[in-house]
Amino acid sequence: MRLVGLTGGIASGKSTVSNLFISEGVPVVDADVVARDVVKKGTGGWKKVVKAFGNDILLENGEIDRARLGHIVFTDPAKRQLLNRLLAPYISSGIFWEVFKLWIKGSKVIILDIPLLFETKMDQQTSPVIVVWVDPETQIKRLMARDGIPEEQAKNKINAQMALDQKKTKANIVIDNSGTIEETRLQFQKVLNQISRPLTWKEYALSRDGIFLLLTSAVVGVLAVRKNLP
Ligand SMILES: CC(C)(COP(=O)(O)OP(=O)(O)OC[C@H]1O[C@@H](n2cnc3c(N)ncnc32)[C@H](O)[C@@H]1O)[C@@H](O)C(=O)NCCC(=O)NCCS
Ligand SMILES: Nc1ncnc2c1ncn2[C@@H]1O[C@H](COP(=O)(O)OP(=O)(O)OP(=O)(O)O)[C@@H](O)[C@H]1O
Repeated sequence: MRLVGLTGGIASGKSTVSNLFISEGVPVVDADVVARDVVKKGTGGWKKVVKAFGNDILLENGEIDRARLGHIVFTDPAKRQLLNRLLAPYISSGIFWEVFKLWIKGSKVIILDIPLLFETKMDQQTSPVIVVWVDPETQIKRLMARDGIPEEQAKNKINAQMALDQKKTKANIVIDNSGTIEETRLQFQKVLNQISRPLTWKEYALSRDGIFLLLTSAVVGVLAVRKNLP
């Protein structure tokens, strides 16, 4: 099994690239979706967050007011670290289960779309790592337009993550998403070919079929030895 890391900066275009993978039939585990699920009303993550941040961050229906919590954590690094610390175990086990479900289905190449891939050191479990890069002016413009927020708020969100240029230096593959979607799609096609190359022996051994083959060979080997025993 090949676990491909996909990361970048906020609004650099990870979801745009993820959607291209999905449209080609390559499964994607989206850490933002997992992070939303683990704080749904009544879950363990929800309880931890409410205990730490108080009832003020709740909407009338009891769900977390994401805009409000976002405003708190994107302006206060200590509160952000606290939220990250509280949710990290839930998010990593959520990602693990999503990967496990795909492994059971027999998926051989899985994309892990994780905004904080390097910050959480999850890049150590993925290879190759793709960074979706965008130039700083375009990033801030797209973020302000998408979230409908002023420049200062957009800057706070960008500064809450490792610098995108630093992420670029850690990448195995860089997709420059500063241009048009069509330009990104062209780069994507090359990346798709790269990540679809045949699995290495190690990757194959970790896939469902590889494990099945190893187990079958072991059983056949043991039976053959027992049959030949006097
Ligand atoms: C702060 C929250 C409530 C804001 O919710 P909101 O719906 O407005 O944003 P959303 O979840 O869609 O995230 C948008 C983007 O913000 C960035 N981001 C989210 N959390 C963080 C964080 N803790 N630190 C830095 N950047 C972050 C990511 O690039 C993400 O793609 C939410 O992002 C959250 O609960 N974050 C903590 C969980 C986390 O670490 N998520 C990232 C998954 S690795
Ligand atoms: N090449 C492009 N040209 C024009 N707009 C783009 C391009 N790529 C992405 N966008 C737009 O920029 C915004 C951010 O893109 P996207 O949501 O894919 O980023 P992201 O990295 O997934 O963001 P987040 O970190 O918040 O999850 C979206 O509104 C998207 O439609």
